[in-house]
This record gives sequence, structure tokens and C-alpha cells, in this order.
Amino acid sequence: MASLQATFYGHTYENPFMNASGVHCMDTAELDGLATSAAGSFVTKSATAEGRDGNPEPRYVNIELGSINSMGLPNLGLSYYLDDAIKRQTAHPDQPFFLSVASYKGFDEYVANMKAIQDSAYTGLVELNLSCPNVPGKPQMAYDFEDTEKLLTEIFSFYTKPFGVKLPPYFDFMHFDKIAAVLNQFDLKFVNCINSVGNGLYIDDETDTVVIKPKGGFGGIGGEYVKPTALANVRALRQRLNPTIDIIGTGGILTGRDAYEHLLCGASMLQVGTQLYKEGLGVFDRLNTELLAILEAKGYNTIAEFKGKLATLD
Ligand SMILES: O=C1NC(=O)NC(C(=O)O)N1
Repeated sequence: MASLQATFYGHTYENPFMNASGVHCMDTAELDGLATSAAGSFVTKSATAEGRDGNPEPRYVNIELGSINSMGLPNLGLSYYLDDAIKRQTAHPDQPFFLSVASYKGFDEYVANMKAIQDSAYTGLVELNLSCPNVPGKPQMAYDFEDTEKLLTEIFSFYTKPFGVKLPPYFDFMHFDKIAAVLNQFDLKFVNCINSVGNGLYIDDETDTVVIKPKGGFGGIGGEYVKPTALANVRALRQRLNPTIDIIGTGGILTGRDAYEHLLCGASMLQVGTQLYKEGLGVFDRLNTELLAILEAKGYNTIAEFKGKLATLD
């Protein structure tokens, strides 16, 4: 019988599936739902130092082939998620999860937030979100290679706990090379590719208007639209990063086949955003069933047998 067991940062998860930060993870109740679902792990909503209301609504819309959002980092504040995480790690030490951290004000807040976690009793994994495209007037940190290097240098001067970074999509081999060259300098535990494809535009075909209010309708795109870009980023970063840095694959996972393709490109864990929003927690039961059927059909017993083994036409 094939197994979907996923090894990540020295831990064995029942399966590689988890939510994408931002979906079904705003508060303790939603996190409890994830913890008791068929997901192998979960991540919290990206926290900023202070709680935020986020952007004006409508700010998230499901569209035919995915979703568009400009949430603007609404969250309950870092201390809320830290308190929850410390209680959770004590109650369930055998189920390591991920705490997502962002910044509204930029470089200094990223540093302050990581200092707060370093000084806290939380010992689990952190996903440092360098790629929110929806804070008006604020650039995505990970599109500035020098600032990203400066930030990671500063964080590693004091931070001793395991963490990784959530990246935006890149669209040029020179950029794959550059971000990998920056990240390979640091003892990162993982890289998550990709965040939403920033600043897309969707037009309602009955009203001829945009569908979300913030930023004149510009928002991050998720879902089927982004799978080719997500797979390319997982593959490109896997080919370039030190093997000690695991990859989380995010973007366009609707079916077991999509999940299988992310694993083929080198992902170790798989995050589901838009489809979780559309389908609810049952999506994890379905994805596990579908992915397991693919392993069985192909005669694989474990994910390790095919992970990262995408064939090319050489
Ligand atoms: O990193 C993020 N990516 C998104 O697509 N949306 C959220 C947000 O806007 O809060 N943050």
C-alpha cells in the first residue's frame, strides 16, 4: 500500500498537504479546523506586529479559473498568533506547524517581528512572508534582491530557530539565479514558491467593472491560472538551491494530479489556497485520495521515489 508520508525538516507528516497562509487560518477556531482535518500540517495567517483590518471590501473574489485578492494583511497581530502557537506546540508537540510572519511597515518591522519570536517560547517553524503584493505603496520585499539579502543577514545575526521564506513568482532565469544566490548564503530550512501572482486584473463581464475594491481592482491571482508559473518556480528553485533547503509548492493545486506535478518539480510540502477557499476542509480528503491513486497507478510506494524527478526532453 502506497504512503503519502512527507518528510520535512526532520519531521514525518502523514501527508504533504497544508493550507496556504491566508486561507482558513485567521484565528484559533479556523486553525483548530485545519489541525483536525485531513491536512498533514497548517500555517497561520501572516501576522504583522499590530493587528490590522486590512483593505476595504470586496477584497477577495473567487473567479472561474481561480481567485483574485487584495486583502492587505488583515490579521489579529503577532502576539495573538504567538500565544496560540505556544499553547498549540505544548498541547501537540508531535504536530509541528508553521507560523507566518509579514510586515506592514517594511524592513524594521520584519526584524522586530522575528526578534519577538526569537524571544518567545515558540520553537516551531516560521514562514517569513516576503511577498505580499497587496499593501498599497509597499513593494514586495523579495523583488528587491539587495534588501532581501540585507534582511536575512540581519535576521540571522540573532535568530536561531528554524524558518523559511515565502517568495513571489519570478519570470526570468536571471531572477531565479539572483534570488537563489541570495538564499543559498543562509541556513534557511525551506522556501515556499509561490505567493499569488501579484497585481492581476479581473473584469466582471456583466458590469464591465473590476471585482475588488482596493487598488482600482488590482489583486493577487491564485488558482488554475497560476499553476504553470508555480511549477516553474518550484522547479527552478529546486535546481538552484542547496539540497538542505526544502521547497514548499504552492499555486494551482486543485487535484491530485496538480499535487503530483508539484512533487515531480521537487516540492516536499504542498499548500492549497484558492481550492481550499472554494471547497472547504474536505479538499484535503479528496486530494489525499486522488494523489494516493496516482501513486498506486504508477507503482510508487513513497513520494521519495519520484520527488524532483521531472523528465526533460534531452
Ligand atoms: O502574502 C499575501 N498574499 C496574498 O495574495 N494576499 C495576502 C494579503 O493581501 O493579505 N497576503
